[in-house]
Amino acid sequence: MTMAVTNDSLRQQLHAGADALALGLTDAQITLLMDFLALLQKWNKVYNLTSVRDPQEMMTHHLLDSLAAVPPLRRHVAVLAGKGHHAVRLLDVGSGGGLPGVVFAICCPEVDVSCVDTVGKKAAFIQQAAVALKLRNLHGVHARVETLTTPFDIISCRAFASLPDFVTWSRAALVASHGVWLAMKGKHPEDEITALPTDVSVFHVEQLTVPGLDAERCIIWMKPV
Ligand SMILES: C[S@@+](CC[C@H](N)C(=O)[O-])C[C@H]1O[C@@H](n2cnc3c(N)ncnc32)[C@H](O)[C@@H]1O
Repeated sequence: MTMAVTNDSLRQQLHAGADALALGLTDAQITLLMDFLALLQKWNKVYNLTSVRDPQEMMTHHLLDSLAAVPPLRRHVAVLAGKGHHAVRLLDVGSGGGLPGVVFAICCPEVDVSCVDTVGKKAAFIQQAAVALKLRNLHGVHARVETLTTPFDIISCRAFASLPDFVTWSRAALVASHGVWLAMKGKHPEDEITALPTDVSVFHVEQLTVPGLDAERCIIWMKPV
C-alpha cells in the first residue's frame, strides 16, 4: 500500500535536506520554499512548467537538487563581495518553472535573480511567483537568452543546453571583468568541456551531493579568458 505524501512530511524532508546541506535557512525561507512548491504544483497543470508531477519527486529532483547548489553560490557571492562587488546580479537561463533561479532568490536574498525563458507562460509564472512570495529580488524575463545584453555577474543554468551553447548564447549578458558561468550538470561532461570555445576556461568542477537523491551531480564553473 502506498502512503500519501503529506505537506508535513514534505516540509520535514525539506528541513532535513537543508540541515544536511548546512544552509541555515530560517523558518520563513522554508515556508517560502514550500509555498513555491505549492505554486509549481498548482500552475504546472495549467502552464506545463515541468514534466515532474509527483510532489515527492518535485521535492527531491527540483527543490533539494537546486538547494545543493546554494552553498557554492553563496561562497562565490562572498568572493565577489570581498573584491568589492556587492549587489550581485544573477541570470538563470532556461529557468522553466524557476529552477534553480527561484530557489536561489529565496536562499540568497542579497542576490538579484532574473529567470529568463523563451516561453512566455514560464516567464509569467516567475513574475507571478515573485508577487505571490513577495520576492523583490526575483524577476521573470521573457526572451531568448541570445538577445540579452544587460550585464550579470553570474549566469546559471540547469538542464538547459550543452556547455558550448550555454556560454556562447549567454556571453553578451556576462560582465566582462569578473563574470562567471555556473552550470549544473549530472555526470562530469567531459566532451562538452573539451568542446568549449578556446576563450572560455573551466576554473572549478565541484561535486554536489543532493539529500535523498542517489545521482551524480556537479557544477562546472567557467569564466572568459
Ligand atoms: C529542460 S528545461 C529546464 C528548466 C529548468 N532549468 C529545470 O532545471 O527544470 C529548458 C528550458 O530552457 C528554455 N529555453 C530553451 N532555449 C532557450 C533560449 N534560447 N533562451 C531562453 N530559454 C530557453 C525552454 O523553454 C525550457 O523552459
